[in-house]
Amino acid sequence: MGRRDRHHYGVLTLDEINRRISERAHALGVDIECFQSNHEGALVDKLQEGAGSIDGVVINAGALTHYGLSLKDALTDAGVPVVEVHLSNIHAREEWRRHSVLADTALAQIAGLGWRGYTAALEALAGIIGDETG
Ligand SMILES: O=C1C[C@@](O)(C(=O)O)C[C@@H](O)[C@@H]1O
Repeated sequence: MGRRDRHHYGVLTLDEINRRISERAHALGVDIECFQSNHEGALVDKLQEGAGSIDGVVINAGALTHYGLSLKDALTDAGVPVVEVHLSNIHAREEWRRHSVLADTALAQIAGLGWRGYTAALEALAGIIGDETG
């Protein structure tokens, strides 16, 4: 982040995005952990390690969105609500980006809001988890 195509992904570094997410989590009274890896197995490990101690997942799976079936299984096995986030509007880009193998595992997908997609997802997920009205 910060070095990828600015038009699609914005100019903020990952640290800066994580800082904004952490600030919003603090304001919401939510405990979060931000985790990034370029390796699918590391993401799977992280989800498996979190079993029983996480209430929800906000995930941008990058290109794994389009083919990451191990990640999809791990998200399903996590058994918690998942919100899929994309910085860019994947539905307005190349044909191969429009299909997400994670989408039917997720509660919702947010695409095209840039870094604000993460805070929007966090806020919605925290609200849904903490509110029995759904
Ligand atoms: O790495 C990414 C980023 C992305 O998930 C997004 O945030 O818009 C969209 C994916 O197609 C791409 O491979």
